[in-house]
Amino acid sequence: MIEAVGLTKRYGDKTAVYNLSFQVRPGAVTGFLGPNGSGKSTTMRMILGLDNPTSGQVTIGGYPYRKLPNAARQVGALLDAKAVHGGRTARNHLLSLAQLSGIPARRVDEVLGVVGLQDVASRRSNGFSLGMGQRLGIAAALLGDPQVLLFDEPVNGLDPEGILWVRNLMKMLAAEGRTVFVSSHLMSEMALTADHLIVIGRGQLLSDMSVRDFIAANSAGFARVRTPDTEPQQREKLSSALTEAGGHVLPEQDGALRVTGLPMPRISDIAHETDVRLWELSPHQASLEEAYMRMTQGAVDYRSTDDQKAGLMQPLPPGAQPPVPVPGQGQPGWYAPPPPQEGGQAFAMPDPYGGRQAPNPYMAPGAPGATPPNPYAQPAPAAPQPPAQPPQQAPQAASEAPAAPGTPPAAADPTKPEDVR
Ligand SMILES: Nc1ncnc2c1ncn2[C@@H]1O[C@H](COP(=O)(O)OP(=O)(O)OP(=O)(O)O)[C@@H](O)[C@H]1O
Repeated sequence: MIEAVGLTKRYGDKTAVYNLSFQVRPGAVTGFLGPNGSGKSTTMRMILGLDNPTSGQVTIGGYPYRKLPNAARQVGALLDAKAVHGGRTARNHLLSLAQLSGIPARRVDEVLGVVGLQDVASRRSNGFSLGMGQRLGIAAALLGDPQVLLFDEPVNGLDPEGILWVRNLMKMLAAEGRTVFVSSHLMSEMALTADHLIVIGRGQLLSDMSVRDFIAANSAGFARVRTPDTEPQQREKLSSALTEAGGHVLPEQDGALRVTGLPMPRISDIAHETDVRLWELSPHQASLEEAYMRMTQGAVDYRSTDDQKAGLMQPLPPGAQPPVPVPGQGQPGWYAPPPPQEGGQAFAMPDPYGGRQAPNPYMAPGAPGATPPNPYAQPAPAAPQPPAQPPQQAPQAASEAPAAPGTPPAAADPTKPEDVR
């Protein structure tokens, strides 16, 4: 298990990571999400002992990386696939890594086979494509047959077959009980690969929950309602009636209406009462991408001036009032239906909290109701902050401690080196 407690990193005036506390548990793929520059790579570098925290700490199996016995066999990582001596062949690159870590040479050909580079093993890596370089980086991460794996954007540059392969590899590694921590900007891929998500924005924790809970907590269900395209007055009539009945009605780009705040049977009844024919009345649940965009929209540092978020956020119709904004979040002039805990659910959606109020995903790990401290507004304290939000699971340092030499690995795994069994 990886555990960060009050992790903070400053580069001069720049606070890259602030008071981050989380756990990454074995047996699951944990996605690490955040906008560009939010601190994901910095966090991964601190996990791997490549950068020192300004305050706080991060451990793997209870040890800081640099104190981990035989770290190369405990932890494998892909941080920067280009960080390779380009003049070396793929095999020699892996061989040199293996020799440095006391990993048997035969393991090199095993991992070359696992990542599909066996036929180009004798080629110099400076002639590799982006995707081939990614595969070589993944091979290096697997070399020591580690229990803990970190991958920074592993599918970057991979073709669809390669993306599917990485997805299956991550799931397989997690199914073997390993800790798999993977950053990505590809939401559709994360939705298919990850079990759990840790989301950060401007270096601070925004969310730590399962993919399913994340979507449920950050997206409101809505109904798409469509009246006959040939009769625009019907649309206006229905829109007024739904608004009068307490619904939130927004036009979709294709002419349909997006309705929140009213259950589907009520929408149907209102259409019937106002004598409006419907061509469509369908329930919708936001995707992980939409939920993610909602959560991080206030924590994006780099945004195109031309960004309309077409299809994800709807511009406010003239005269319409936006919902009450979450403090510090949201873009003026843009509206997406409020998350369930704020605006109520239009339909019966999965309720991961059993009727209790969902935790506020915008809340930093602080006292209940506390506003996240903003390192951009005020200087952060020099001393590490104790994590005000206790870890959801007790540390498992003992069970996660580095394996004793000779610990037999699971059987029938092509990624296992024979010599370490
Ligand atoms: N060595 C450094 N010196 C100064 N600032 C740095 C350094 N490394 C990172 N930063 C800054 O810290 C912030 C976080 O960067 P980081 O690379 O961790 O973000 P990221 O979430 O990995 O971004 P991306 O998704 O674009 O890869 C950025 O503002 C970055 O400019």
